[in-house]
Amino acid sequence: MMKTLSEKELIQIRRHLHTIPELALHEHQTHDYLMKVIQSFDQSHLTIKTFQQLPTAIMVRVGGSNPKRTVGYRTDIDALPVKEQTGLPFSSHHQNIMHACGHDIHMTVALGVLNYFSIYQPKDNLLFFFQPAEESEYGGKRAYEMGLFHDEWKPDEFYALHDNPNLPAGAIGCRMGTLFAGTTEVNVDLIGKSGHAAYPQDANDMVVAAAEFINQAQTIVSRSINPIQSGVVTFGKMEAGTIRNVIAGKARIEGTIRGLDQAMIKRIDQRLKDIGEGIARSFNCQVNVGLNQGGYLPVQNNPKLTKFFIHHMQSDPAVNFIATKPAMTGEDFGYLLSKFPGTMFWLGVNDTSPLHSATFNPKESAIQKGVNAIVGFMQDRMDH
Ligand SMILES: CC(=O)N[C@@H](CCC[C@H](N)C(=O)O)C(=O)O
Repeated sequence: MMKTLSEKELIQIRRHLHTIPELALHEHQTHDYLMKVIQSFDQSHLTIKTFQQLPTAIMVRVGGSNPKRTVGYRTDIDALPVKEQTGLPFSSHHQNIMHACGHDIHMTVALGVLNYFSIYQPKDNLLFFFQPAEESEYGGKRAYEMGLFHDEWKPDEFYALHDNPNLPAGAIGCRMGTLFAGTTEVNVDLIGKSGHAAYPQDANDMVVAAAEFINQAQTIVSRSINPIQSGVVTFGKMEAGTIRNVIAGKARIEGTIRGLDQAMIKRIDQRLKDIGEGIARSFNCQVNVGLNQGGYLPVQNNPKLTKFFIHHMQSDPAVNFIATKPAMTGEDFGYLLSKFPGTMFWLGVNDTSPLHSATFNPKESAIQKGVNAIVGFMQDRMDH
């Protein structure tokens, strides 16, 4: 019988994945490395599937010994356009791309769980989904709409984790109900007229119009939503102009809005459209407000399965379970949970740098603890 991957081997895998981060839908090197690792496992009960229409995705089915159901487990595999500044010896080899959201940890934990069940055959069938494009391009929704989950490739229930630097390494966090917000990606294009910096009367300056749009959008959360509820409006990217002495005739702002339910998201979406119309009128320019929710629905945990999950984690003496509050992070697992019942949860990785930062450096001791907690949960689930 093969031996399960040791903690040291898991850490080596994570470090290699950390060196090869790739952006949404371009995770080719990651895909090839994952395939290599998965193919090194005992294949007796495994079936591996790849997809022409979503080429970086991988699904692995573990055939159960006496299956009553198919238990799904998803990991995301993409990274972010962030220039790493951790100074780690295994820093990103890809310029300006980094696993700044910990998907390298997510993938390693999934591999650890898959590796365990490749050796110790589960009772139920298991379905592991290595999903491209979580940070953008909504890979979960794409996979669903492409019909990837069908027949024996359809999970009866679905689980996934996200790492959390604010929780102790290896702790499991979860809650009943909404875990994460829904999000809408916002792209605002402002089109005016460029001209000489010295003759503003002959131009229509989109830097000023964009600044006004951003300022007005900041009043949405403070003035347009119930203070008891929560909403976020963040613009993370802005582009305008070419040189200091040419008035910019175009500007583009990219951002994200978040709310814990769909009504809040719709409300903020509508206010952004209204503000865009107002800016267009007052600056006599064109303002196109593009809003795309993609698959980033609020992450709603299934009541029955989440109750079981939390009860299990609380009862396992090896698990440090922490009840958490809803978070404004988004996740396209929200879309998959709108199609299949399941639970999303946090894995603590204890870091002072937040998610999406260039210095994010999750504690690797979380990996083995995460694997153990999930294996324990799945075994318990398969006994019920
Ligand atoms: C866990 C996490 O950080 N997820 C991302 C998801 C991005 C959603 C979408 N692309 C958007 O920008 O709205 C997050 O930023 O929360």
